[in-house]
Amino acid sequence: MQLEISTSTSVLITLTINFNNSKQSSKKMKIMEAMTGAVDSAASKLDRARELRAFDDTKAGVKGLVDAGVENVPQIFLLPRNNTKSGTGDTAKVNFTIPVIDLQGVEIDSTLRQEIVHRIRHASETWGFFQVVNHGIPVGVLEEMLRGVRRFNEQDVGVKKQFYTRDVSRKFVFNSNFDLYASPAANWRDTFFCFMAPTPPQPQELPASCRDIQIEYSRHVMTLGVRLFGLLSEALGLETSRLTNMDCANGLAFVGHYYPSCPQPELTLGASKHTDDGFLTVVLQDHIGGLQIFAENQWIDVPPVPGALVINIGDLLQLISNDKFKSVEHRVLANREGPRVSVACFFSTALMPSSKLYGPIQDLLSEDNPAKYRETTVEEFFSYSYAKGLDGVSPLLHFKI
Ligand SMILES: O=C(O)CCC(=O)C(=O)O
Ligand SMILES: [Fe+2]
Repeated sequence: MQLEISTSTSVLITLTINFNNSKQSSKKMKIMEAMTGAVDSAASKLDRARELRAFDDTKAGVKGLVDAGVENVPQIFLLPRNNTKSGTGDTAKVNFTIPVIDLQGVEIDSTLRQEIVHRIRHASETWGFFQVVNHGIPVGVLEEMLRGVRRFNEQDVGVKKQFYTRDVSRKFVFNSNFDLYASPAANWRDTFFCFMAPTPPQPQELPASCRDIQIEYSRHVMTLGVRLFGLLSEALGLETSRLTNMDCANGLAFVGHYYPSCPQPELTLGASKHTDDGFLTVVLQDHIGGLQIFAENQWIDVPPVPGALVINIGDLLQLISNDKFKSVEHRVLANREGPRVSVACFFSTALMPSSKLYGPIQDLLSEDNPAKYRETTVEEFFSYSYAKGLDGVSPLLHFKI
């Protein structure tokens, strides 16, 4: 008998199977069914690989799809069925608010500072997230930064394509989904990426559409970072300069996200659930919303607050604080109202080749609180985390004692 298995697309596979007698036929039918399934899945993997390649080759990202008028979210972006946003435990039912902390006067008034340190400690231990206002970065700079990311993404596609690459050794990397070929579902997002410290790129290495504001904004974020690491050190009961002395504020990775409007936002995500792998992240988001954290067994919104910056603890800070501070899972919903724009600045020393070992800070350890992680270099931590992609599994598990 000749069996033709037609897969969901044009791939056609022909198998020849000989049946000897009817007794064996039912057993063989079962084998055939299993083979059909296997062939189907191999063929759909092949299809997916082709679709991913075709999408990547456009170099126009998700925005290119939207500009071309897609009405249905293409297959490669579809969430696995058991992972849709309407699934169990997926919608926020109780109103939790991520703390918004006012930094006004924190360097002047020592009583106020203690109060702020207390709030930062509480937020870092429970939510791993908080927002800050009166953080010292002028609102005009924040607004221009968001406009800069928008200008880059909305410029002539021919100019933008020149920056599209998967070569992460390039100074400025623009692409859609850094883990496009590894993740189970692509995200509805285009992103550019650049290290701004310790060795910033030459201005001419950055796109003209956003270079001035990217340089200015990053300078402000570095200053804010030093202040935040001071407050976080105190929140751990350590001297103010402890975390900066460990080089936590020396490296800055700048990421500009563009989440185009999505025709079927319930079928995909802007960013899959993940934790951030650096020490600390500073996120500037626009007014659209969609950032959520996973806490209390549900997804909780981190609502846009005008003029605020979102601060979250990264994996490396969880590691050196021996789990006192939490690096919490978060994601970004796709949206219909967009485009949504955000900038995430990651404090990490990923670009500074160093044999420096990071493990739980000795002063935080005791007999009752032994080290939970082995020491690692930032390089080892990042290569493990980057290779893994946004698969929803914390890289910290790999370093647990
Ligand atoms: O776009 C956002 O609000 C957050 C992005 C994010 O989580 C990240 O870049 O790690
Ligand atoms: Fe993140």
